[in-house]
Amino acid sequence: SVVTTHVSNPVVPSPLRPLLHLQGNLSFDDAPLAAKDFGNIYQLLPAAVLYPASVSDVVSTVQHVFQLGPRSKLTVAARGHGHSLQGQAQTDGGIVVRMEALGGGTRVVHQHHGGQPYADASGGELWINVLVECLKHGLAPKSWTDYLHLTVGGTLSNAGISGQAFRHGPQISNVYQLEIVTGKGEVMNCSEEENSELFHAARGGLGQFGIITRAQIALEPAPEMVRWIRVLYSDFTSFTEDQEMLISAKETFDYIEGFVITNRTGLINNWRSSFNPRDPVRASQFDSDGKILFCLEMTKNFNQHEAESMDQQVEQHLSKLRYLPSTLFQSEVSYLEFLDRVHASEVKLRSKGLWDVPHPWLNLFIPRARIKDFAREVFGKILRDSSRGPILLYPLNRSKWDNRTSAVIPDEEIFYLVALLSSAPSPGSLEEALKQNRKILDFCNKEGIKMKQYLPYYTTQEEWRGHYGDRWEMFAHRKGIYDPLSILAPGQRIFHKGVQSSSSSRV
Ligand SMILES: Cc1cc2nc3c(=O)[nH]c(=O)nc-3n(C[C@H](O)[C@H](O)[C@H](O)COP(=O)(O)OP(=O)(O)OC[C@H]3O[C@@H](n4cnc5c(N)ncnc54)[C@H](O)[C@@H]3O)c2cc1C
Ligand SMILES: Cc1ccn(-c2ncnc3[nH]cnc23)c1
Repeated sequence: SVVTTHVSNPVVPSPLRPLLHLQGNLSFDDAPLAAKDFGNIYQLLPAAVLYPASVSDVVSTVQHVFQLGPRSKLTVAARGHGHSLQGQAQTDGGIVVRMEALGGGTRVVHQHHGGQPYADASGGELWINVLVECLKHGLAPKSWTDYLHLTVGGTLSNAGISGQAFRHGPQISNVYQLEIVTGKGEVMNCSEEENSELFHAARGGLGQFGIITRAQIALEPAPEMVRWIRVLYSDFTSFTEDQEMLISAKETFDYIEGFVITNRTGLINNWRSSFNPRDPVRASQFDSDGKILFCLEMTKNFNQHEAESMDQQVEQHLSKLRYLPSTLFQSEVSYLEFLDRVHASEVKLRSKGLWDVPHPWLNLFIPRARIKDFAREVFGKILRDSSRGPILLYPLNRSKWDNRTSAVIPDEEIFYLVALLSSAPSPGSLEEALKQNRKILDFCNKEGIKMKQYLPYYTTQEEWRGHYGDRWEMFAHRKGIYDPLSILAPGQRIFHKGVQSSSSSRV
């Protein structure tokens, strides 16, 4: 539930006075709560926090700011679950809209016009709640993120990727329709067929074109169980070639991800603790001669009555892989338990006071042709022996992405997500991690590795133009149509008032 505190100080900035009469609450005391995010690096204090009771509250707020005109300094930041890393859901002196207060929940609809089922969910709904509601109907979304305590609007504003994306594409490739409040305060339904320009702009649009208030999410039959498999490699080429074979095969696993283990301390303990004691197969002690290790993680979905055929398929798929023989680890869990797996890590880390710490994350899309050069330098040198947190490394199929959306990916048929999910709990560790991130980015630029940042963080418009490349004109043109005063999502710092911009009249 969202607890709001009423205005303790009767002095309300005059431009905000008209917003005191909305159905929902406009809080001034809660501003510090909205000046935080998962990154714990930036704290931008808003003037107020809106807990919208309805879409019309969101409309009234944006319309009001839009009508104040270009000389107003007010901006509006939609906040999902606030799990951005560098203040992307924050606003300095503006209004934060707490989308989780919107309500409206999730409703499963069994007959989309194509005969497919979908979930009609609030933009402020957490994916875990979408999943729980859909499972009641034996259904589930097709494409996920590794962690489900994120909102529908937040992940659709980025892309939403995990180990299912090789087959289904990112979450933004698995929505039929969006309801959006644009930067002019208009409510628009958009899809492939209706207001399609906004539909494409908003997906992966970093919140620049409108506030997603509802989404229709494609569903598929949900499996009861998952066979959860992990194997280790000491050879990077075998690791990546096997991953690429698996994401290209007709018959393959249902989830494919990879991890890099740069620091083997405690590996066996962590390794064993991540799988329950019922495992039929346990990795014996193995000697990886101190090399960096690579973990391939796969799953096979199945229903109880399919256990035998699933087992044969898994055996068949595994027989093609060149992992270290003694490192095969398997377990069986419910679909819900698998999908909510990172929440288990969250509970452990919270118990140790290691969750609410700075997170200097760096997420990169690396073209397949350069992944070896990248790995040699980054894992062999820059990050050697460091243990900052999970490092994901897995391939994606460009063909599953829709180039009409605002999402930015490398121009290569197969590209890798490399996610450095660092925590910096101790003083000095944040600076060290940021320095390493800088070194990695400088290495890519110096070596001409045409990487793209995922969950991008830039602070100048020149860098943003570089990020969008030849798609910048389209991006800026769309901004001019749907948010001409650059009111929305200032925390992304693309058209932020502090940045000179040729496309927005606010600066
Ligand atoms: C522990 C953890 C694990 C993660 N794992 C993955 C993963 O596996 N795959 C992946 O793809 N990402 C992952 N992420 C990144 C995550 O997708 C982004 O940080 C996402 O933005 C977080 O969602 P949120 O609801 O917290 O959004 P917020 O951080 O609140 O907002 C993100 C951006 O979207 C805007 N926004 C928020 N809601 C709306 C809306 N309704 N309409 C329009 N704009 C909106 C905000 O203004 C902001 O610019 C992970 C993050 C964390 C912290
Ligand atoms: C902060 C944190 C703790 C665990 N994680 C993760 N672990 C594994 N896969 C992930 N994917 C995204 N976050 C992940 C992230």
